[in-house]
Amino acid sequence: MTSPRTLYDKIWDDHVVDVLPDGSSLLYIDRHLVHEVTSPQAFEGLRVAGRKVRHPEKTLAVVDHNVQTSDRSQGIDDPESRTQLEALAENVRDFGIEFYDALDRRQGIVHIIGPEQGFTLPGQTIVCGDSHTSTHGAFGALAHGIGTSEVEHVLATQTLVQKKAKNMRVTVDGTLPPGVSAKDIVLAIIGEIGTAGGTGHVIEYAGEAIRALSMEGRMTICNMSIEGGARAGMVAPDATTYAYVQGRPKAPQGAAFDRARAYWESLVTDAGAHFDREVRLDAANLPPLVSWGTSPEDVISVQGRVPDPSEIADENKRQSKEKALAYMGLTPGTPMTDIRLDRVFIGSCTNGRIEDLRVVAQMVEGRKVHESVSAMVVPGSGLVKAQAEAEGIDRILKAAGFDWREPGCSMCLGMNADRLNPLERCASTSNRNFEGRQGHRGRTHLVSPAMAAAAAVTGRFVDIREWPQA
Ligand SMILES: CC(C)[C@H](C(=O)O)[C@@H](O)C(=O)O
Repeated sequence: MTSPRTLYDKIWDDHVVDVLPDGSSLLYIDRHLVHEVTSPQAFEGLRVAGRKVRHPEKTLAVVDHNVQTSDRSQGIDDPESRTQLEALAENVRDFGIEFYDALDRRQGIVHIIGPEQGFTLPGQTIVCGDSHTSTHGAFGALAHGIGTSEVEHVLATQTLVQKKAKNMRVTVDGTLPPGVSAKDIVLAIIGEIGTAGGTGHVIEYAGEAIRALSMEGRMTICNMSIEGGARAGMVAPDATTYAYVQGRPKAPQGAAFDRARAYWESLVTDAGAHFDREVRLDAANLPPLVSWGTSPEDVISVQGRVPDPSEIADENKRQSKEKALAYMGLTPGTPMTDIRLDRVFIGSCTNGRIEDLRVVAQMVEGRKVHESVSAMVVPGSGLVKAQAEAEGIDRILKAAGFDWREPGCSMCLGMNADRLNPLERCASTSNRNFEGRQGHRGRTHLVSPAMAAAAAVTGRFVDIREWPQA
């Protein structure tokens, strides 16, 4: 009898091509997503070596980090960004890879378009030269970021050398209170385990609160696994997953779907399987969270106060948190609800999906963006944008004074024209609050879409559990 296995063990075992002398394995890769930032040298390497892409049909390319989110019918203004976009266009042409360019309506953030197209499926190994590839684990796939030399390896061979990680399970019991969302769950997890807490592990998210989430919510959680130090995060597929996948352009259809589903249903952790680390959280106790520092672990309840680093015993940690507060321009003891915002950014591979935009529209309908705030909404993909427009979400947001943009990574990171000015303070639905992440000396507070929407209207953080219904 085989010993009980985790979901991660099962997907791993199903993809091992060979075990190498040093104990690492050669894994078969089912899906390879490519964007403009981490692929140019990889394609160049293939050219130099005279190699082809082994499986162009298992590779999908899109531009996202460098695209402008204003009108792009006249091309991209910034010369550096233009060079990156043109390089990818040339590479996909030369190597015969399917590509969504800046004008394609399917274009969007790589981690949003994969699921949307049904390119991302349960049970797969999925890689991309991007740390937030962990997003795709929401489908019960083993998905993680790789470096550019690995991108070249996967392009050339459709395989990747990997060492198996340890198993970690994060169980979120109970029911989320109104106003508290998947983003708060994942911020709470990172706040609890720290940014190194998942190092060397693949996290499986389980429990009633995870099961109750939509695919969008599960993607938000898996997306930020990397911020908790884990390479990958995953949720076992279930009826919610199959309903999302069925009928998508690249998903198996008809009898092939039924056969695939029969296999997917086996992708659950067996009773008694071993986890190297277990963490438990109760969803019912979670408040809306706000980050106060320059690391995603620096989170506190919206009802809390800016923490006082002088209370930290460890000197290195104390100094680093003092530095974070100085960077953020915050004084210990300040109520989080006294913090005033200059900018609001709603979007990114963490929270740029239709469900996120629906929540924002619902919060701000009939209200106005605060006079001291400039707020932008950047749909995660052209299809998210089209769906939002079909539902009238764009009209609600524009009437409230939001800037409604074209899809891309936008102000999640300063790789395009959307940036904070020095010292500007931003409520952001993105995933990283590192120094300079959203622009030189910009100050980022990570929050959920609902919290960002309320901050846009009031100009400060508010406890959305008390938000009056329109
Ligand atoms: C550009 C890319 C290498 C980077 C990553 O891998 O994370 C980016 O997507 C980010 O979010 O910082």
